[in-house]
Amino acid sequence: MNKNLQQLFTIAQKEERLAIGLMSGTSLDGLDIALCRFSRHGLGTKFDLLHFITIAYDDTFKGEVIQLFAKKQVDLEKLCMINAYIGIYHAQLILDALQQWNVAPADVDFIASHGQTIYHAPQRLHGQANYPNATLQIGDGDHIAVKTGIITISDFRQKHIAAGGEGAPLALYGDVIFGSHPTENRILLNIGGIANLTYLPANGAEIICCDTGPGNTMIDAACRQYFNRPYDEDAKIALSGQVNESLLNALLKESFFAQPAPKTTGPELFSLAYLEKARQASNTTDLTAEDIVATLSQFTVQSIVDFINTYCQPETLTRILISGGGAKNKFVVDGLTKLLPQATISDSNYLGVDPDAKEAILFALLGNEALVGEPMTIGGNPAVLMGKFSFPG
Ligand SMILES: Nc1ncnc2c1ncn2[C@@H]1O[C@H](COP(=O)(O)OP(=O)(O)OP(=O)(O)O)[C@@H](O)[C@H]1O
Ligand SMILES: CC(=O)N[C@H]1[C@@H]2OC[C@@H](O2)[C@@H](O)[C@@H]1O[C@H](C)C(=O)O
Repeated sequence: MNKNLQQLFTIAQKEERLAIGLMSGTSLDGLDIALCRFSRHGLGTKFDLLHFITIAYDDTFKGEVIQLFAKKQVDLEKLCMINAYIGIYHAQLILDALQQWNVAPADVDFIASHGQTIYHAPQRLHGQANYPNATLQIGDGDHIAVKTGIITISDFRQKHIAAGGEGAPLALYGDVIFGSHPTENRILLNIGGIANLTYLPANGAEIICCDTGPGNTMIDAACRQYFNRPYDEDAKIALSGQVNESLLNALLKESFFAQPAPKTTGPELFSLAYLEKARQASNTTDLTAEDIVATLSQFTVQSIVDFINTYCQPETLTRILISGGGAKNKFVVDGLTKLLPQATISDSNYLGVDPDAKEAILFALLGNEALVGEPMTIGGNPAVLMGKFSFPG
């Protein structure tokens, strides 16, 4: 028998598995690395987060990826090289983290790697009837496996698409495990580059997992453009500006918001070009940069609230648990609290899940499912195990 398959078989039969989950999100801020211990699977999953670190990307790397990220036309040679490069780079960051934590690579059973989303093209965005939903995550798993010596599971989103989904949000499968409650109607809200949420009703109503629109992506882009800063730290800029209602209304006039859930989107749509179009349409080209950042922050709040009011039986909502970098944006969190007074809003620490680590834990969990799980049927969502296996030798 192929020795790799023998090793997989052994790992799948273990009582406990040590896993590394990796997430590199649309904000391009760095690589999230979570070391977790898992036992069991599905709704019975038990996990402990043993270590977590975000290793910030250096500016040169970020600059290279930004040249390709969410762009319709790119240098194909660069894309080809960066696919391999990210695999090698992520592998090195994993080895550095393991050394820091004093954990031997040989003790880790598997790595579950999201990769770097470079382009997200559901049919609703590309609009070409003869092409399917599509998405591209790069940072090849074979490079990670060979360089670390650890079995690597990667490229989770393709199977979701093959089974009828849009390749996202995959948070659904983790959120049902982390957050379901017998009497509380909950929402697990992740505010990363794009915001997504999972609605977990206690009363047997349909579970919904969906992107709601921009999270931080447009706020970050405006901060880079007008303030030469990567993001609006502690919402200082937004809090010093005024929301412009005309621009806000123009930003909210996008067909994505009226389309039925579940749906996904990305910075391919919610970009500075999108902002520019809305400014032209609303005659707000003379706004101050602070007012623009305030309005974009309110855009994030309003699009999340509109979604909740449409799909999540808002009057019965008990609790909203936020994760992702947007949980640190005071303007956004205060805005949600004001517009959704019926729900208690806090972060995912309430569930024992570090809000910064949640997506990296999710991929570790999806890796655990790929090894020992069974497809989970949740409403009409694809019921499949996801991920491709790469072996060190
Ligand atoms: N102190 C802070 N104040 C305001 N915003 C913050 C703060 N810290 C982080 N953020 C925001 O969080 C972003 C990073 O969030 P996160 O790491 O969740 O994104 P991501 O994982 O790349 O996104 P996605 O979930 O879309 O893939 C930053 O770009 C910034 O906009
Ligand atoms: C294609 C892609 O990378 N989508 C990300 C992005 O970031 C947030 C939102 O858009 C979400 O749909 C998804 O990631 C999370 C981890 C998910 O699939 O649940």
